[in-house]
Amino acid sequence: MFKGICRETHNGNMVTKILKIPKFFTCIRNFSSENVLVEVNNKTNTAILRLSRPPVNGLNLEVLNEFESLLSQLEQQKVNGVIITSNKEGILTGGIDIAELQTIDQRRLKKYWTTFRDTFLKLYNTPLLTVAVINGHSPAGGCLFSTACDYRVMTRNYNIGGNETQLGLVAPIWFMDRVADLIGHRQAELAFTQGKLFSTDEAHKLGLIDEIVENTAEGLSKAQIIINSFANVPKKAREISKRFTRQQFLDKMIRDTDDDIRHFVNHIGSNETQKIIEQYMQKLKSKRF
Ligand SMILES: CC/C=C\CC/C=C/CC(=O)SCCNC(=O)CCNC(=O)[C@H](O)C(C)(C)COP(=O)(O)OP(=O)(O)OC[C@H]1O[C@@H](n2cnc3c(N)ncnc32)[C@H](O)[C@@H]1OP(=O)(O)O
Repeated sequence: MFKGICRETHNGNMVTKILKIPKFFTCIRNFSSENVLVEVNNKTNTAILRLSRPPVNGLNLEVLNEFESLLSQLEQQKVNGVIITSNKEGILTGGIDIAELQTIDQRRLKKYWTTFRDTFLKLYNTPLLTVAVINGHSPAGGCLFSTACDYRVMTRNYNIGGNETQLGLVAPIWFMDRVADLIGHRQAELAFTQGKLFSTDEAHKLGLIDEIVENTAEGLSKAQIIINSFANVPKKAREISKRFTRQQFLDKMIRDTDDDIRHFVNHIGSNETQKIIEQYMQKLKSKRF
């Protein structure tokens, strides 16, 4: 049995009823937050988590907190898999909401970066099966979060990669490590020193993504096929294997926490970087990049 919630008016008062829904009854249960929509298909027990923060799904503090909390809820519900995608075809996410970086308030920067790291770690470390359906551009933070998933499919004609260097910023070392895990050290070195955004085809050739699809619908059904392909794999063994293959990266990232946060606060909070960010925002707004 699943439990569902139903709200209805009774003699003018709003009452909440807990409904028992038989397992064989296929329906969708939603429990979205403000910027992240979640629907769980009761038949497949698979969740689709859609970023939904116009205009570009910028990763501000609220989106990160909501994402982390929803993922925790899905872990508790023991869903069979989570598909991460965008509600807006054309943009998975524009990465970090640059407004979050436009401050020299060290406490604010520290809070943001701690949350950003924690959210990434939550996704990277979750025992759940995760598939990114990259249905649009995915620069910087968008690319990073997709590398945390177990599998990536991407629609044609978009860009993905770490463009930080092009902005005059330096991507975190653990982003570089994660990309190097997927495409090899040499290609990662070239990509990050150039601030390169790859086309879908280039990303596929390098192994930054696993498969190309034509549109979101095909991406979602491909993701479901990937999740189904694990149906006969013993769950505990899969989870431990995932943990073992990721442990080394995880240990390093956690060991370097203080240095990484200190570096971020000093780098972003410097007047020099603030000028660079301000100029980039102006370019972005006037579409001169
Ligand atoms: C130790 C570590 C130290 C440092 C780490 C620093 C790490 C940084 C990681 C990041 O994620 S930095 C962010 C990098 N992201 C980008 O450079 C993306 C920039 N955006 C784009 O390339 C494009 O906007 C797009 C491809 C995502 C979408 O293109 P399009 O559909 O043509 O939309 P617009 O360009 O017109 O954008 C609409 C609207 O949104 C604003 N905007 C876009 N991206 C961001 C963003 N990341 N943050 C805040 N705002 C953004 C853009 O300015 C437009 O605003 P208007 O007011 O002009 O409508």
